[in-house]
Amino acid sequence: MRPPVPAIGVIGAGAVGQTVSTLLMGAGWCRELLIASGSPTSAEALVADLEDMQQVLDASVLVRTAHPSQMGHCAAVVVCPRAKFTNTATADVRMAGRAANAPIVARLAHTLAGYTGTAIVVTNPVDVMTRLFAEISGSRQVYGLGSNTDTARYRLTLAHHLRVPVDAVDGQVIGEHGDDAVVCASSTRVGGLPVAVPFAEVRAELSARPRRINHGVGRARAGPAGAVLAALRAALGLTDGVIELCVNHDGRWRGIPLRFTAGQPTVCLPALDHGEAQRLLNADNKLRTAYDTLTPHLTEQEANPE
Ligand SMILES: NC(=O)c1ccc[n+]([C@@H]2O[C@H](COP(=O)([O-])OP(=O)(O)OC[C@H]3O[C@@H](n4cnc5c(N)ncnc54)[C@H](O)[C@@H]3O)[C@@H](O)[C@H]2O)c1
Repeated sequence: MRPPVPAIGVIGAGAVGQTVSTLLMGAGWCRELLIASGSPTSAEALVADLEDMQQVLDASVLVRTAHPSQMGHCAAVVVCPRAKFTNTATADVRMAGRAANAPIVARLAHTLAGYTGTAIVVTNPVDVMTRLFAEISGSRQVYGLGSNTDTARYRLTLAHHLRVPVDAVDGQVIGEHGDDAVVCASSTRVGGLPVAVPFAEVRAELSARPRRINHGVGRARAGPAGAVLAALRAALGLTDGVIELCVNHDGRWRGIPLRFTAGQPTVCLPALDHGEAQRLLNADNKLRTAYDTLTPHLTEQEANPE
């Protein structure tokens, strides 16, 4: 059977880009994979590695390097570059990449101005970078990835704490993919029943888990790449379901649950209690300030859509 998706572009051939590309090669539902990176050497090396995989598996996916300007025809692009910088932050770790990553994301958004496919932004701080990419490119289907992984980590933590199977846990984390993420405890259900959420344990694990992964294997890759594939499948209409992604929701860019039906998203925000609503407002304000103060990190050309 002919793969349903013609082409997908992956921009950034690091830990996330490599894992996303490997998963896409294995999944076999796109015909062509286009790879761009910060250096021709890394893009070419990833393509060579993927070609080996393609031959060994007799996979049908073709892979080649391409400049982002050659990705306009792709059904989707995955935006996962990272600038070279040393992150010394001990709190708000993702936000620390703002100044370094913003010019790269802004330049890519200019390159892909008017893009009509689906863009999945991964680069941190993801909620800010998603908005930056969307506003400069003018692209209408831009989704940021983060709350979905937070939600997965929340469910795993709760299941472990309560000694229940993770399938029994239904609950979400929304807002910022960062220190001000909002745990939707009041709507969380375990086996269909409300539950006392151990906030301190959940918050500690949401912050410690990525650090442990980074410490042990260099960078988080499998979880985020899996989330990229889930987002692509939903946004490209290959599967229906709910996934937490960063979008422009009433003028605020934040992670929220979206129900995808045949590729069309509908917001399905859980009911929030007063404290959760306040925390979401705080996260919105923090993200807005982070966005509004990006300008000093961008040249005039990078900042302004043409
Ligand atoms: N949102 C999430 O849930 C999530 C999860 C994991 C990682 N991330 C973020 O994703 C980004 C990538 O992470 P990583 O671990 O793959 O980083 P990495 O350092 O392993 O790789 C970064 C890649 O970006 C490339 N690059 C640099 N400048 C580029 C440019 N101008 N154009 C194209 N490519 C360029 C580099 O050559 C490198 O291949 C980081 O910002 C990271 O914090 C987000």
